[in-house]
Formats: sequence, C-alpha cells, structure tokens
Amino acid sequence: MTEIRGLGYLRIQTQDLARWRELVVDGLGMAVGSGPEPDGLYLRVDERRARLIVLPGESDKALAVGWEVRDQFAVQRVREAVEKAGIAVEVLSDEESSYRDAEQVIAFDDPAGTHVEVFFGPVLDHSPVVTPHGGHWVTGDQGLGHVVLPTATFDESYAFYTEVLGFLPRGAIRLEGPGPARRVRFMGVNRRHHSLALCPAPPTDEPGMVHLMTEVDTLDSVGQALDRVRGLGFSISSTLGRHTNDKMVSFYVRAPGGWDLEFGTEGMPVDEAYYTAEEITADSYWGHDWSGSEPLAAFTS
Ligand SMILES: Cc1ccc(O)c(O)c1CC[C@@H]1C(=O)CC[C@]2(C)C(=O)CC[C@@H]12
Ligand SMILES: [Fe+2]
Repeated sequence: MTEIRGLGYLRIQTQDLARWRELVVDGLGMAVGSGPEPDGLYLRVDERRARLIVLPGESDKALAVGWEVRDQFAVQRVREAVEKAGIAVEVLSDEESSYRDAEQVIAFDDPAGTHVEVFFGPVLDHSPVVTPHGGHWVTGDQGLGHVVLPTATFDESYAFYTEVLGFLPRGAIRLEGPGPARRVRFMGVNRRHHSLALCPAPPTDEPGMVHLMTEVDTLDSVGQALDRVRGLGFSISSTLGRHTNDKMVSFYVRAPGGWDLEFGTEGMPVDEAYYTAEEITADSYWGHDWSGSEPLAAFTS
C-alpha cells in the first residue's frame, strides 16, 4: 500500500501572473490566500494555506507537484524507497519546508524530469475560505484533485509511480494512432478515481503539464465558472462532458503556459475493496469536444 495520501499542492511559474489571476480567481473562483513570496499568487480552496501556488518568472513551467503523506515516518519510508530506486533525494531544510507550508519536505525528480515533493504536516489557515463566487471545493481525504503529466519515458515513469511510490493502477485509455498501443494510464491513492495520470509525450527541455483538475460540489458551480472563463476570453480546450471512468462532469480551459485546468463535479469515489483496473474505450459518455483545443505546449516544444 502506498504512503501517498493525496495530491497536496501544485506550484507553477508563469510569465503572465495577471492573466493567471483572472483565470483562477475571477474565472474559476478560487480564494486568494497568502504565502512567503510577496509577488506570488497563493490560491486557497480549503483549510490549507495554499493549494495552487503561481509565481512570476521568466518562463512558464511546473515548479513542483506536492504529494502528501501521513507523518514524518512516512516521509522517511518514501525517501528510502526512492533512493533505493537510484534517484537522488534532497531533504529540505526547515526553512525550505516552511516556505512550502509544511513541517517536512523531501524533493526529487521523477524519470520524466518532473519536480516532485513529498511532504507531511501542511500548515492550516483556519479563517473562513471566502471564495469570490461562492464555490466549494471537494478536497479533504481526496486531496486537491488530479494532475496529468506528460512523459517521454512512459514505461519508466509508470513503473516509478506504481512500483516505487506505490500508486495504484486505476485503468487506462488507448490513444488513437499507428504503431504499438499507447495509453494514458490513471493512478489513485485514495477514493478519488485518479490523483495522477501519465500521458505519452515527446521529450521537452523543461517538465510540462497536461492538466490540473479540481472538483467543486455542484454542477451549477461548474456551469457558472464555464460562463465566467468564456466571458473573460479564455480558450475552452474541451467542452463540458462526463468522463467514463471517474464519472466526472467537467470542462477544460487553457491556462497561460499552454496547459489546461480541468474543472469538474460529481466525481465518483472508488471503493478500493472491490475495484479492478479497466480499459475505457471512450473518454466520455457525452460532450468533451476537444476539436477547438489549441495544441498543448507539452506536445509542441
Ligand atoms: C479520459 C479521461 C478521464 C478522466 C479524466 O480526468 C481525464 O482528464 C481524461 C482525459 C485524459 C487525456 C488528457 O488529459 C489529454 C488529452 C487526451 C489525451 C485526449 O485527447 C483524450 C483523452 C485526454
Ligand atoms: Fe483529468
């Protein structure tokens, strides 16, 4: 069984912080939180001080995917497993951990070069979460949501997440195209159907992202956010639809930097006691029209 309890946080860098703010605050309706970088944008959706951290910089990139574990002993076990797999682990100082609003953080790169952080002891903010449009996020024991990461070294990445970090396979979908079958593979660590998916992609200089999904508690919140992001002039990568595996009703909106934010509701919790990994043959029961999507940066650079 895995030590990882859920997706804790995502920290990214952007050249266009103002537009990011419009997307996630004015559009999706996340609350503005606080954090150590005075120019940073810290987004709150629950009792954590920040779940999505957007920092200004000279390029657009994913700085770190933060995975949460139970306690300091679990951090230590993850460290040993990753080092045993031949990957160097950095144990962050107290100061560096505080910067990440956690008691202890370790950091390493996955086989595709994505910067991974594993932490315990997130710092809480007990003040009410006042979201600008009244949205309520589904987090708690399901974590922040899910990330889909591109990887040019698919088999190595999948083996790392499942066999070293202990993510549970939660099914797959075949991608169209000639040659040997290529699949997007989904993985879970809690009742959320997937906290992580890996997508085959060409190699890039910097680690990329395919999407971050966050979930709210009503369909009206999703529909209202869709209206707002369209009104703000953001490009809709995929129309509203319902996925066949996690049953989520969602849309995808293009963020500055060339990847998507998926925004959904009605995700179906998995009962691990009875679950078996399945291969879906359609991504959705209805909707999710990707035909208007601009190419992902991860597939073009
Ligand atoms: C198929 C599916 C189920 C649940 C999800 O949360 C979810 O994001 C997906 C889509 C996965 C995948 C993707 O993210 C990148 C674009 C992809 C490859 C497609 O064009 C179809 C499937 C998509
Ligand atoms: Fe997704």
